[in-house]
Amino acid sequence: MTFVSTPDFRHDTPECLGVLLVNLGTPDAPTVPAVRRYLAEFLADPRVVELPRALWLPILHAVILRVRPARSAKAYRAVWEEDGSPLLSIARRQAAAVQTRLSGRFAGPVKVALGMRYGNPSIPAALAELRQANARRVLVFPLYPQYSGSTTASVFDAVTRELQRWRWLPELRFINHYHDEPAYIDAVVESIRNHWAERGEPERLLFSFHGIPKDYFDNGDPYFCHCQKSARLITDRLGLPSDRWALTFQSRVGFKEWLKPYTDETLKAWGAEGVRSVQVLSPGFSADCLETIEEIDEENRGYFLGAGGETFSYIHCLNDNAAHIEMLAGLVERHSAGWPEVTRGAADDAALAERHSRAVALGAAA
Ligand SMILES: C=CC1=C(C)c2cc3[nH]c(cc4nc(cc5[nH]c(cc1n2)c(C)c5CCC(=O)O)C(CCC(=O)O)=C4C)c(C)c3C=C
Ligand SMILES: [Fe+2]
Ligand SMILES: [Fe+2]
Repeated sequence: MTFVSTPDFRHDTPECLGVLLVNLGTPDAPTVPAVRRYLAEFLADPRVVELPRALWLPILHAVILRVRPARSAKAYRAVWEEDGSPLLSIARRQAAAVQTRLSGRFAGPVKVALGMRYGNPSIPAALAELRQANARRVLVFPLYPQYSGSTTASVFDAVTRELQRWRWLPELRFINHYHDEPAYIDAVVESIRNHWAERGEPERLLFSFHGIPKDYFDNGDPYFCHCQKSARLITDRLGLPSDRWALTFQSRVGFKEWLKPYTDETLKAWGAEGVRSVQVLSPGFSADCLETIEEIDEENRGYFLGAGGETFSYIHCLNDNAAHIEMLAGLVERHSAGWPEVTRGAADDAALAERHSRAVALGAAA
């Protein structure tokens, strides 16, 4: 085993706070080979598909990766933009905005890096960027408001797997979830109110979260409960009675039972029942992506209107809107509180300056 060498401690370079923002990831291109590469990495993750490897990997390679990439690539082509996959371009804008927002809020320098759990930029590449910046303290921030083993825990696996190769580890903290964070609830409420100011209130508001297999929930994954709590806090703030909103789960894959009720079935039933107007939001995604732009705003819009509904609108994810960025920056600040040389304050600043001048003097004497 050779360990990744870490730069020597540079006493004249301040230690930096590293912030690693992580989202799911997306293919490098909307082509069948690129989508196959991405799905091969994604669907081989034991956190995502909890089947015995000896059973699942042959099925994945012999069946799924021969069939699904063509279908998924077609969907990706429908959402692809000039600067690539929406998930990645939004994540890059979020990372740049959080970096700007954080500058000057800490005693020392801060470096924000973006890593994708699957595909590029990879988590090892993002950690290498933080290492180059002399980040001796790293806050890992998965951009999933609701915790799930299949997403949040998988980020932890990838980060710690990479760090197993490092000689000199940084100090590490990990944000677990923010589904009930007041600033997150406020940001979503504000985005709904802004949408209502333009389009008016719908007859029904639908919260559509990405699903997970039901047995993950039966075995203790808190995701279902986190989704319910986020939606309850948001609708309480809106003062929306329970007959005007619902929570459903989308994006199921395979033949297992997933969390219910399903988004597609609910929208078809509402259309058929005579519900005329619906607005849908997906506050479990921090950025718009294939699952919102194509699956909600295209496919599910079609189900509702096809079943008899009259108006459908989709309320965008928080993306890089100002309230979202401020919320993310605020969470970084809170979760790095108490870290020596990181938290801002006159006493910290003075202590830091003193430590640096002593370190430089010691270096010069040696
Ligand atoms: C097969 C199991 C899957 C589980 C479990 C799962 C959980 C899960 N996923 C997200 C967020 C996203 N998923 C996205 C795409 C996507 N998800 C799966 C499968 C599972 N997800 C697949 C196969 C795909 C790829 C697209 C397809 O082939 O249909 C995305 C979008 C990525 C993009 O490029 O835009 C996101 C985001 C969450 C939050 C979650 C559990 C809570
Ligand atoms: Fe997914
Ligand atoms: Fe989907």
